[in-house]
Amino acid sequence: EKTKPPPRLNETIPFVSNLWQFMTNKRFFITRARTALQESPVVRCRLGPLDLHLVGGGNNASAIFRASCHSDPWILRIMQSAGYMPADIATLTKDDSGRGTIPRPGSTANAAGIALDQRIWHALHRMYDENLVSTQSADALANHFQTAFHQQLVAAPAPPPPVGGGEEWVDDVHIFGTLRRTMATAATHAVLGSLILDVNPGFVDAFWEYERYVETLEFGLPEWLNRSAVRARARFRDMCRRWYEVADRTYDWAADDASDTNWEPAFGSPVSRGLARWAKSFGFSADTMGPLFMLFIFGLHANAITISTWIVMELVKDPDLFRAVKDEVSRAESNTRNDSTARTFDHRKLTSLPLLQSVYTEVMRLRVGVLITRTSTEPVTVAEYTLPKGSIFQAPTEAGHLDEAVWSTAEHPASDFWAYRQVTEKETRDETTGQISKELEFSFGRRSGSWFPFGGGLNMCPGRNFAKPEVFLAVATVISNFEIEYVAWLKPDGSPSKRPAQNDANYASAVAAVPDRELKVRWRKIKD
Ligand code: HEM
Repeated sequence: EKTKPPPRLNETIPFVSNLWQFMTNKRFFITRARTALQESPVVRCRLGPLDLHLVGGGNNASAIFRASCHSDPWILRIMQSAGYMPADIATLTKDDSGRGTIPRPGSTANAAGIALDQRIWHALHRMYDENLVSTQSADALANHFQTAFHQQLVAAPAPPPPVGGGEEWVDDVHIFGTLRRTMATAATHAVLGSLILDVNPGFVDAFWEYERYVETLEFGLPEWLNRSAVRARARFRDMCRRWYEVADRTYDWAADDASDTNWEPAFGSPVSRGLARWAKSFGFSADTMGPLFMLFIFGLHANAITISTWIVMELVKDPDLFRAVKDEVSRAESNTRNDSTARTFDHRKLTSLPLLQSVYTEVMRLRVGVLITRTSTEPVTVAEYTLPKGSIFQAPTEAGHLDEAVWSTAEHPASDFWAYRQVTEKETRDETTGQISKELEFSFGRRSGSWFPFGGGLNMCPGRNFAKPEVFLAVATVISNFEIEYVAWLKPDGSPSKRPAQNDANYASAVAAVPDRELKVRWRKIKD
């Protein structure tokens, strides 16, 4: 039995400097935390008024993914700062029974025997499981996304070629900008329907305006310090609210059937109707619907599009890798082409390709940086420390994702992008011909516990099963429908940069780091 408390992250000015550093330079703070976590599996740290326990990767992080640790108090804070009405926050706060099927021991629901469908967190969790996590729903969303993305990116007419210029080449393609516009439009269409885009001209631009401020807004800086952030959020939230009101009036709720899996224009997919139904059934006010959908749309777009961009950037940087992945994805082309020139994919085959999976794992490992935060409702043992009920834990994904002991190979330290890190070469012998062929095989091996870009446990990202095919489809569509030539890396002011993109330290991103350089290419559609 250990009674000694975990060591503390030292502070130059006690009680103040860690918070200050966290707010002004989150990456640097996390690097310090990660270094301290190499020495001890748990490190105490005071962040302003909060007493936190930082937790390292591997088995230590999985200790906080158990059902007795949850992030609902943190999610409530985000909901509140996004603008949920106080009465609806109170409804959520009142239910202390958690997301699991079995109410938390000692909770009110447990004592009073409250029915499952009246437990608001559990109802949300089950709604996500049915309409977003399930294979059937992730499949439907992926298929719809592919069609819509194709229309945005490939079927859309190219600008007319310059007079006498190289026909069909589009010369000024900005990869990040293009994916932000086309993927956000397509994923919005697939998940939330077409009405939201129709009633809100400039919806996608307004989203990205808001997105860059989400992290700062969460700190609740005084509004006068943060005026443009508050304005950007209000503008996007109003768009969500305006759409919701029209959708709610248009959609035939009376004919609505909870098992309905079809897409329709007003709400789009079942998860979007499910969210609305969940909120209505707990009596949420109309004013909460704007912030509710605003946060959901943030979860939908903020990371998947950035991750897809990083993958395309890695491929363009390395022509051999580009060719290898392009070859590989051709094995996942679907038989039916939706027009004579278009390449479309079977997303299940696509997401099981070894090399592309390895690239995806690697990009997520290096580009996702999030502090997975949990509060314990029971005493929790992490490594040799047993910490009391009510402890706050933060596991920085970096502590797992950049652990040299787990990830490095003789030639490729954990800090490097190495496309082939997660594949092994397997020899197979053809029974009849006796010929030996080599094939790549994807495997996490013992590394899986140190990779948690989606978090874990009951609070794990409910979008994970759609995010993966979405990213793979976006990358495959880009690299197989266009012939792409590298032109330049661009600084934010549009001038050329001598180096490729790195994580943007000035962009307060909640999960996936944002590239600080744009990639400019020229491309033309491949016809055959
Ligand atoms: C590469 C893409 C993505 C990454 C890296 C990512 C990552 C995360 C992480 C780390 C969390 C917190 C998990 C925890 O605390 O354990 C989260 C929560 C969430 N994500 Fe994702 N996500 C991605 C894509 C998506 C997509 C496509 C959707 C929607 C379809 C989505 C919807 C959500 C929602 C709604 C939550 C909050 C759930 C709650 O109520 O607790 N995410 N995501």
